[in-house]
Amino acid sequence: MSHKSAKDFFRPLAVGAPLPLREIPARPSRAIHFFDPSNEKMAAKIPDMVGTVDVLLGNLEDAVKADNKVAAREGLVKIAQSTDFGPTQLWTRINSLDSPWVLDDLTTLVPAIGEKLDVIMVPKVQGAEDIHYVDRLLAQLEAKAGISKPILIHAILETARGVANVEEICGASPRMQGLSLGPADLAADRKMKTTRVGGGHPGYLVREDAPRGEDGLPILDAQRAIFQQDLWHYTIAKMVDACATHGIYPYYGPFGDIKDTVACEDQFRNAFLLGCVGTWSLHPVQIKIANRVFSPSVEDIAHARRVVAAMGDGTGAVMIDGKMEDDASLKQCLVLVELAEKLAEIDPDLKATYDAIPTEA
Ligand SMILES: CC(=O)SCCNC(=O)CCNC(=O)[C@H](O)C(C)(C)COP(=O)(O)OP(=O)(O)OC[C@H]1O[C@@H](n2cnc3c(N)ncnc32)[C@H](O)[C@@H]1OP(=O)(O)O
Ligand SMILES: O=CC(=O)O
Ligand SMILES: [Mg+2]
Repeated sequence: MSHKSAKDFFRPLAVGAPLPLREIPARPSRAIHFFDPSNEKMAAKIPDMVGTVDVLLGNLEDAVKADNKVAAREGLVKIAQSTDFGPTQLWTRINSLDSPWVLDDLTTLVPAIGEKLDVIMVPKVQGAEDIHYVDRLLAQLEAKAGISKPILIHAILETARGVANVEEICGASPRMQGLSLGPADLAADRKMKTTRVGGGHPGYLVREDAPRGEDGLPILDAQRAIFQQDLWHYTIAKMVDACATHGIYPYYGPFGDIKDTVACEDQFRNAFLLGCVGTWSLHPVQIKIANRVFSPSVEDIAHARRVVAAMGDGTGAVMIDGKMEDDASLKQCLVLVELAEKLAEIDPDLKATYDAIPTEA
């Protein structure tokens, strides 16, 4: 595979296109809330959701009926033009690169609302070649429309080949903002034997050892604990490593069992603990869950601040509550403290909560 030379990596791909960013801004994006701009009832709610969610995403791809693709695109243009998004980011998910709609998606959206669009989510990305295609086209469209800042690209990891190529996808362009797991399409592409949109599966489990009878054989009808396993652990961990390596951001994706808010919270928390910065929200009920889960807890911030205070210049080792803390645990604490500070800048309730944490000796 040929790579661009280092000196060319940050050059615009079209004369007149904005300079690529050298660092991807760490803007809070705990929930990327999906809406169908062709659904009038849903679309009408969007202006009032500004400020309640970190990212609003006008979805043009799966979950939008084929007959509504043009209406969704036009609906998104209308909403974007007539709404002041304030602190909330505006993203879109375009149709897949092999679809009959994607070219019109890009050539319509960039001139019409390119100044307002922060990130374009590209589905079913297979390899660096898909990112290169969108990268060049965006540069041409930005140059033609006189857009002042580069629109970033977010890829969905939802094909087996995409997972195999995750490193090259992350490093394909300075526009790469992050990756989301797409468990539904990925399951289909891998021929996993599931029928769900994200989450676990009761059949994917580990069972406690059987007690043995006097004859030494397992007692098969004995009660045994079972532990459901996480179908997505491998892919999320691989995605997190690839994103961290390339200085971009990993996200969980959709959780389709909307009514099971408890399991949704578990799935989101697993992703948060593994390193993801956010997740998708498909229904308003999931925004609160995501905002809660992807914000460090009061207990973690209280502990992290104690470690930071106790560690002085950041070297050496100290004992806190019977546990050894050193440079490495300090770095973990700083991840949480810095995230809390970033979130507090845009979330006054959270700021008040963190400010109220007492300083312990
Ligand atoms: C595998 C993937 O690609 S996942 C990504 C693609 N999928 C999506 O984007 C799905 C987006 N979400 C949805 O389409 C819907 O939320 C559904 C179909 C899951 C459920 O919709 P409903 O059955 O209408 O949900 P429900 O009745 O609970 O809705 C309650 C209210 O919230 C509104 N609402 C539902 N979802 C959303 C949303 N995503 N954004 C804004 N408002 C919404 C409804 O319009 C409804 O409004 P009303 O009270 O004025 O009637
Ligand atoms: O697009 C998301 C998925 O899970 O598929
Ligand atoms: Mg998908």
